[in-house]
Amino acid sequence: MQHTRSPFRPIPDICKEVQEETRKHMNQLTKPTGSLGCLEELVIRLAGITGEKIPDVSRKAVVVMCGDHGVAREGVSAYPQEVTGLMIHNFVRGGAAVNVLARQANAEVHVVDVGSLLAEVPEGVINRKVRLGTDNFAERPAMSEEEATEAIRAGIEIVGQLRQKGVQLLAVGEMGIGNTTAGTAIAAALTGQPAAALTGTGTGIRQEGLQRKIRVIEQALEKHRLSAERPLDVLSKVGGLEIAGMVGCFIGAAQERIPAVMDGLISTAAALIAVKLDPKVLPYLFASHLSVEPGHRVLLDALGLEPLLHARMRLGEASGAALSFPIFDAAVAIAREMATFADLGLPDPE
Ligand SMILES: Cc1cc2ncn([C@H]3O[C@H](COP(=O)(O)O)[C@@H](O)[C@H]3O)c2cc1C
Ligand SMILES: O=C(O)c1cccnc1
Repeated sequence: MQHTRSPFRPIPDICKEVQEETRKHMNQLTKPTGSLGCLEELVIRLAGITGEKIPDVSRKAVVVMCGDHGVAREGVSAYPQEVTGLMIHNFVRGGAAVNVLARQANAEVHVVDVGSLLAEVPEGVINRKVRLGTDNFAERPAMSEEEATEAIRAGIEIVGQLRQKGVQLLAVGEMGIGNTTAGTAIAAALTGQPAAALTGTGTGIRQEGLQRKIRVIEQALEKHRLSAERPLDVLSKVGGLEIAGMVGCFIGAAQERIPAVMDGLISTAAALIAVKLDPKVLPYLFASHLSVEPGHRVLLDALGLEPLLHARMRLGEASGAALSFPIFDAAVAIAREMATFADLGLPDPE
């Protein structure tokens, strides 16, 4: 098997000793061993990442990567392309679903324009525009490998800056009309599953549109001769600038030892590319929810991760990831606040 050597900074190993300490601690708490299920797994994994027996993930941030897609011209979305730019304005005004969910979770929202069609990037948006939208991948590669790499670097740098500001938990999501087509094409290329089994209705296209979307993906896979062994090629041929930006966020989070929470189909497609580029990203990833998009389950299976929530959501923006944040707080509070068997005068179960 060919191993891709990451051109990016090395990613540290997780701290197995601390992880073991936390596992032991969880077994000493006044409950049957393992009975808090995902909460126990969460806090144990967070301990390994942060190197703290009782991890602190109170400072939370959401990054929304934004970009436009040439493939939207194939009629694969239920909404017009202008919605990407309108939603960028909405994000900085605080009126989108992700803003509401982030406020609930006491998380800050950072909006990044990596490649929207907006001629002027609104105030409050981080401007890392690589170019004005991708090309239509039904006709030619969405972008060059250099452009994809530039967008990846933007994601890495932004997460580095967030680390400097003290961010301890990161949700990574996106906005870009047409990007379920790109995300599904990536899923098909990386997992080898047929497009027809992975493609969903995205923003809500009807039957005819769905058939067209499947055809666009099938033809692109053939045209661009994609291979799971060449993740950067897949990303540049059928991906998107905001998807590349998210790849950078996942790599950056691992470099900085920040737990990174994936959202739905598109965010998880980016995470799988990041893992293909550098397998050491994987231990830093968390699956928040299971999207309605059929490709999402296949991507999560490829990563070997189980989602925390089954909420029938299909929005993107990091909305599902933000919704999962309170579960992280709950997991840490359990580890920090529960009494031990020793507190009750009983021996440990082990
Ligand atoms: C108002 C609105 C807000 C959104 N927020 C996220 N998306 C989501 O829908 C898009 C992907 O679906 P498709 O591939 O069908 O275009 C992305 O922009 C995604 O984040 C939205 C879509 C709309 C219309
Ligand atoms: O699963 C997702 O992330 C998703 C689904 C539909 C539309 N936008 C995003």
